[in-house]
Amino acid sequence: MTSPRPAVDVRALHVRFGEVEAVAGVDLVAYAGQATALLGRNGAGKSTTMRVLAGVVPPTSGTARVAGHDVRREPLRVKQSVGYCPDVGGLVPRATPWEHVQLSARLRRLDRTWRTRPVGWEQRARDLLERFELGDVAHRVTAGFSHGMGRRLSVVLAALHEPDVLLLDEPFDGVDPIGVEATLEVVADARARGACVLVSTHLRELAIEACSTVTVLRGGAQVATLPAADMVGEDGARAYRGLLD
Ligand SMILES: Nc1ncnc2c1ncn2[C@@H]1O[C@H](COP(=O)(O)OP(=O)(O)OP(=O)(O)O)[C@@H](O)[C@H]1O
Repeated sequence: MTSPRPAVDVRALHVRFGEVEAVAGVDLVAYAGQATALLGRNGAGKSTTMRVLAGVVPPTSGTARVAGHDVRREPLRVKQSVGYCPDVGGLVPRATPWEHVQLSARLRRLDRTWRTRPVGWEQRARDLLERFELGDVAHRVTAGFSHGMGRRLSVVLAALHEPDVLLLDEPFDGVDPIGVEATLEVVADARARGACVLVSTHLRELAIEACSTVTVLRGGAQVATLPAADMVGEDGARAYRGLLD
């Protein structure tokens, strides 16, 4: 039997911005139905790695394939395959959450591709907004949103079209317990339908709750990939600290 093709396949990834080597040798393989956490301190290279996987930043060297597509040669295909919650930005201040989901649905032609599904994209969007307690503000412009509300909407937009690869960069940052719970549900649902999920965070406890595998980055380089279970409890916290120093 041949082994399944990875949904995310990163080899010797390097990303340089002028003098700064943001990513300096990351290898990452992740499969459908699996959730992987990217853990590490500020500036470790997590967001840059996620941007490469989202098709937003090209690698300086090395390769990255997402859903079978090479990020350098097929960035559009990559963008079509992923749902990406960036660490910052991505929202239009003068648009409401409902206008954001409408725009996303139009860009991805969900009215056509979701026509034969038992639940249409509008119902899914409404359900997601309710789950993230954004139903009451669905028609309010996002300019006045708190940081946590913006984070929650960004997760909704990443998950809306049920992408093959779900990339959540700091989805828990400044988010209240209801939002954390809803995000954990989104990750679990995505895994259950066979998506590959990557979650970038510096919150060890939430990483191990959401994910089965953890990759730790330090100074742009990968220092360990291990089962999330190895990071649990006080021993896990000690092991994690040891990897950060
Ligand atoms: N566009 C850019 N131009 C110059 N340097 C950059 C750029 N993007 C990232 N960097 C640098 O690359 C390094 C890695 O940044 P990155 O945002 O990937 O880290 P991170 O692990 O996501 O950090 P955090 O947890 O603070 O979000 C940092 O030193 C950062 O300053």
